[in-house]
Amino acid sequence: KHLPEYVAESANAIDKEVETYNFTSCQIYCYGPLLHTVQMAKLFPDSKTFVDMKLKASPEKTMELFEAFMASKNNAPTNDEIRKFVNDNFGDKGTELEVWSPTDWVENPAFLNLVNDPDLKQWGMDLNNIWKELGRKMKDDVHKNPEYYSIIPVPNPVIVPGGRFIEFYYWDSYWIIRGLLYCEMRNTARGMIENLMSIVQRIGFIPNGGRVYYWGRSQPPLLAGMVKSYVDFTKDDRFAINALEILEHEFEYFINNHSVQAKGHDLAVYRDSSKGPRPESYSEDVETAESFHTDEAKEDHYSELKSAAESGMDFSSRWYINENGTNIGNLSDAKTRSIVPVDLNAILYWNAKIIAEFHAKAGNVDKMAEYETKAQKIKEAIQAVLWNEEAGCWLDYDLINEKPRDYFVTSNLAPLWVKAYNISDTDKISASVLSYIEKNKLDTFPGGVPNTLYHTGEQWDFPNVWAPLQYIVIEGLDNIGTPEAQKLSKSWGHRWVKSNFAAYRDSRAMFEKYDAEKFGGHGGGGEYGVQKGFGWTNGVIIEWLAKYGHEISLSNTGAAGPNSRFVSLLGVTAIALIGAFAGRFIWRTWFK
Ligand SMILES: OC[C@H]1O[C@H](O[C@H]2O[C@H](CO)[C@@H](O)[C@H](O)[C@H]2O)[C@H](O)[C@@H](O)[C@@H]1O
Repeated sequence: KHLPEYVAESANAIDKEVETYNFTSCQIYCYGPLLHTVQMAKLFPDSKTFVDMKLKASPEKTMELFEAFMASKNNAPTNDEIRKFVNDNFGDKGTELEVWSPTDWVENPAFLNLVNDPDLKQWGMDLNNIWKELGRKMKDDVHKNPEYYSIIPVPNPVIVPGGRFIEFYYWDSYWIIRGLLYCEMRNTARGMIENLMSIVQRIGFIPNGGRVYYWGRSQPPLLAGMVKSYVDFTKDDRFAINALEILEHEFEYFINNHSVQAKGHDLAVYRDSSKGPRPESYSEDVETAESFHTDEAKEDHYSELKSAAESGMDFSSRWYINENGTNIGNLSDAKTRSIVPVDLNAILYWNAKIIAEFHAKAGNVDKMAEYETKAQKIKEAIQAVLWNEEAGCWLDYDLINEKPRDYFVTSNLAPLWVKAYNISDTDKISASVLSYIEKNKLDTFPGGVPNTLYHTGEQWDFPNVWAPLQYIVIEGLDNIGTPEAQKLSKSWGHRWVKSNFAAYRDSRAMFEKYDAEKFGGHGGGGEYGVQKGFGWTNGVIIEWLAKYGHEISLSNTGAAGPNSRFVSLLGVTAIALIGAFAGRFIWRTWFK
């Protein structure tokens, strides 16, 4: 059976690098003929299932068995034969993990005292309970025999997003950790941060998620933000100082591996460094690559898709550049590596600022100045290339057509969140951004600010709304500090809490994404069904219950308790009955 060139090629090219990371199991889970054969047989409804299964023998032995199996089937096994091979050689997915109840969990964290409405308070308690369902610990065997698994061993237990996501995810962890801190689970939060730091020490950067098959891509670099959150909560400056070496390393990794030149400035793009289709969505990627006719073009397409996954926004029209230079299109128009993203550069600016702040804590003035200078350079580049005077907002920049991309995406507002602008321009920026929001009618959606305004069916497009970006936008408007921006921020914050509550009240679930068009509606689209759990959603709500809980009341909002609709129905029926009786009485008394 003909295997595409990239299967063999990627195995050779990547092996050397992976060896240094000691991900021996990559030959099974990241690339190569076994992965190709099994994933193209589409044995499971969700392609991620296979790459999360445990090996029964070592990777080398499994490859030997696979080669013998293929030879015995003339390199053309049927799907049933492939299924049997998988059953014989792999164990169930997820068996490497145990559900773990966090040891620092407390029943009534103090943030609950800040919540007035009894239904919201109960919800806060429910969310605090959900941490126990999302806790996972690796079994000892993972540490003893890591090559039998796709999971990346880490020393401490983690809180996972939930649903199909049973391992840590890099940027999700930022909002999870903040939620844990509000729930007073400092040890769990610190353990998760230390896991990520240990990964930087071992492999140089933090992959997209805790599996070897994510090894060629990262996610928005929020480790420094996590350490800062921990230190702001605990005042543990020593932790900040000890983290410095790793934070600098991660920052330099991002800059060195993602940099581009735009209008004479150094900026960063999302850019994956592996080969082949995404292992966890292998056949899906092979199928979208069918419209490309050479191995090279297919390989480029895979890179664009994995780079989009690195952005965390997989997938979205945000990454499309069609031949006319617009965002109209589909996945085959993904050109992620040619789009300078506002959020990534704002986050890198924030990284440099945090590192400078921690050096100041350590009393290291030279290093502080060095990182302040790096931050200022990124800020200048953001101002020169990404700020758009006409639009009144920051816009992603298209390197192919050398022009700004004037499409709304929530991440356009990311600089507000991390203050990546000249503070002396605050009033002007606030006014511009507010009119940008009005022009794009962003205040008209009952279920939150949609990620984009273009409906493509991809999960990071209209009408989906995601907690992390809702957080970035709403906290950004609060951070800029003008009364008008703060007013809008508060109204959107309240709306998000009430809308998430309505969804929870109706389904008893917290969702990965929501629906901008429906108050209380969950999101959909993309390549897998909407997931429940859900780490970052819960983290954002817990933080906002602490922030707004004293002033939100559910009465008269449509988000009141489970019986609100029933109560209103009862009310209408009662008024109708009273009206009917009164009518009859008047009729009898006056007209008969
Ligand atoms: O399997 C498909 C994709 O799934 C992940 O992406 C989505 O879930 C992540 C966990 O919540 C989240 O971090 C990401 O923003 C979501 O789009 C995974 O991260 C992708 O790499 C993967 O291809």
